[in-house]
Amino acid sequence: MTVAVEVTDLVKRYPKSGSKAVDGISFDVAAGEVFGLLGPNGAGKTTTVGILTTRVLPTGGRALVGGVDVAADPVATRRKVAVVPQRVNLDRSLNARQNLLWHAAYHGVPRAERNRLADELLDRMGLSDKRKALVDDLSGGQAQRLMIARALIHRPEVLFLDEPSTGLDPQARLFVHDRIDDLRAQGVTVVLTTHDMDEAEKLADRVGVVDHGKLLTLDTPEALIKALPGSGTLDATLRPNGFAPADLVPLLASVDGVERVEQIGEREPAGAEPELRLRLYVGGEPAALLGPVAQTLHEQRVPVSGLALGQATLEDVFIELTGRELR
Ligand SMILES: Nc1ncnc2c1ncn2[C@@H]1O[C@H](COP(=O)(O)OP(=O)(O)OP(=O)(O)O)[C@@H](O)[C@H]1O
Repeated sequence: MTVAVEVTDLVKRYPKSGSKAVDGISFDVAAGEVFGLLGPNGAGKTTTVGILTTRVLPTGGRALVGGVDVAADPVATRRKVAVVPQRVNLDRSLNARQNLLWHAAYHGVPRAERNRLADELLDRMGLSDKRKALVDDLSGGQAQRLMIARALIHRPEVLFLDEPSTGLDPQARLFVHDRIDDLRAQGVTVVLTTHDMDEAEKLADRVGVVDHGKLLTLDTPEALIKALPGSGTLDATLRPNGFAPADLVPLLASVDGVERVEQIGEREPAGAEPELRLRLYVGGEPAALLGPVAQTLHEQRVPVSGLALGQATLEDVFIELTGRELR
């Protein structure tokens, strides 16, 4: 395996800050891999990407991109990486195509090639008809696509995407996802940060979950889900019939084979009794628990309107590891 990114015991403490934004993170990204860094707000994802793209100086540890030490040789690193930041940082005095050309010139792409690449990338990103548009006249999704085009124009070895689809509408999000899939097919190494589980599960070959500057786990989405205690699920929709969720959760958790129970929804339809949705995480085969769960609820005269079998998701892994409290 060729290693594209190698991070060892990376630490970042911002001046005047009490805690470490990055606190001893280590991971490798293989060449051609789409690697996801998943974590809640403030977990340290942007700082990690900042270090790998030479915009933030590490306090300790080591990071190599394409074999180059990012802190020791930022100039060589910048030739190997490209970054699509969270916020639009296009040049507002230039039109879409000029943004690409300027960036290509900055990176030393020869003039003839610059023009050809700019047109090709505008086409690939669905922006041919916006080539002369000023940045302020682009929608959020168009600006995002232009930043991806700009990032690709100097043919980076590793593309860093910081929260690539935050704030995009579903069509624009899907378009960006398809382009990331294209990049994988072309063998470009992609490191993306996200707090969107679906995005991580769908796009990333492997996912590292970070929180409070530490890497909590790292594996393929499937393996992370499988390792979760209770990776099969049984969703029960019921009318509480006077029971509080705080009573029903332990009641169902006491059924043999149920590992834990979480409330996942509550509805109060107009004129009808409230409805509660509970998710049971199951170690073995969830179907085997349909009978016992229905029986337990029946004995307490709790009407059940639905029992659905399912699989845990990356979101369940994430909540299990990082908790429910807001950041
Ligand atoms: N320039 C800075 N100066 C001081 N503290 C900072 C700076 N940038 C980030 N931090 C702090 O470092 C921690 C990690 O922030 P970082 O932006 O890396 O997290 P993140 O996982 O990318 O979060 P988000 O998803 O909200 O962008 C946070 O506590 C943040 O407040």
